[in-house]
Amino acid sequence: MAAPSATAGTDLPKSVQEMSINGSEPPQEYTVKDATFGSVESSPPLGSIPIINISLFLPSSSHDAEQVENELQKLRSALSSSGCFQAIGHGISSSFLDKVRGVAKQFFSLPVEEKQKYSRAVNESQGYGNDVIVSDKQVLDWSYRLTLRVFPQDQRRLNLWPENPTDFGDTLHEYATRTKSVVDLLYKAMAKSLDLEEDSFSKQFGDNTLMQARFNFYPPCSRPHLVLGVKPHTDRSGVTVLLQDGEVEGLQVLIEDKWVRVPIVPHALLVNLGDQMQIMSNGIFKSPMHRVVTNTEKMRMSVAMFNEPQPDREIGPVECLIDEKRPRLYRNVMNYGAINYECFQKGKIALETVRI
Ligand SMILES: O=C(O)CCC(=O)C(=O)O
Ligand SMILES: [Fe+2]
Repeated sequence: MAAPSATAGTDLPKSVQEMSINGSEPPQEYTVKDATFGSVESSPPLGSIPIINISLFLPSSSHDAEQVENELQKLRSALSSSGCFQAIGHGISSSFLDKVRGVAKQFFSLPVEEKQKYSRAVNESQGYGNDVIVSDKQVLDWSYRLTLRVFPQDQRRLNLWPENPTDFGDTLHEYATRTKSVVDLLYKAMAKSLDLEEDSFSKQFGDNTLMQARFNFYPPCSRPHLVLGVKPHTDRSGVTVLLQDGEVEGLQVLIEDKWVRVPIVPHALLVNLGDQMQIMSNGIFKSPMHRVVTNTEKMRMSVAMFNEPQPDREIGPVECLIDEKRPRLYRNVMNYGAINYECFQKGKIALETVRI
């Protein structure tokens, strides 16, 4: 019987994990063919990604007003230039962050058959598997991942939540609850940094925001100059909170048209602005293009938490950020997630399609 071919909506016959273990030459579906966003370079310069102490944004009378103002300015400047920053002072202990990394690694080190119990079904976004194939032209990512919706809680697909390790579910629940508080705090601080009412962004998100967790695994690859762990993209979220691998680098961000490496700050959470906050801020804040490179030696992992507005909410640029000098850049949109997915299938950039 002929081997099944790679068609839209299905996985390639061989998993990235198998290919990595066998040291096989990556098939051409995985090799980067054009250099639209620059060639694959594993070691560009280290980026100077700002480090921001977000505990200063918590309501407290003991903060020094000048320090708070400074940190708000740093936030505004980071988000309007690189579009990302390293958050410290988030209140989540290093040991708990290690636990999150730990349960993820334990799950990924289970035998393939065990993990396949949680496989993502065709045309579904949640579950375990290789990169989702949506078009024949797509260059595939050298990764495997587990994607789970955590909030709203009644939308959890618990049959896809690993039972092994046994504390996976509780750990994910707690981590998502903590990161949700972090993003709620950030939406307020972002508004304040632009001299807006503090609920200007959060009220657009609604009370039932989506929180999606994605556990990314990047096994070693024999051709790091040709194959990416994740191709260049911007996140469709409002904000993404990324827990990087504690030891292995790989993430790169495009700043002023140049790729830079994102350093590992083990206790920090990398906050990436997503497309939907770029829309709401009328383009003042930037949703950065980023990618992940592979390496020949070491496995890398990361845990991305994507926070998005309720899909039935219309979002758009905050009125106070529109004036003669800065006319409205984006139309109001609903369910940007669906727009983004459709664009991805057609090879279009979603943000461009909602631009006026
Ligand atoms: O693994 C990383 O560092 C980044 C992953 C990422 O960009 C994503 O999951 O959207
Ligand atoms: Fe991303």
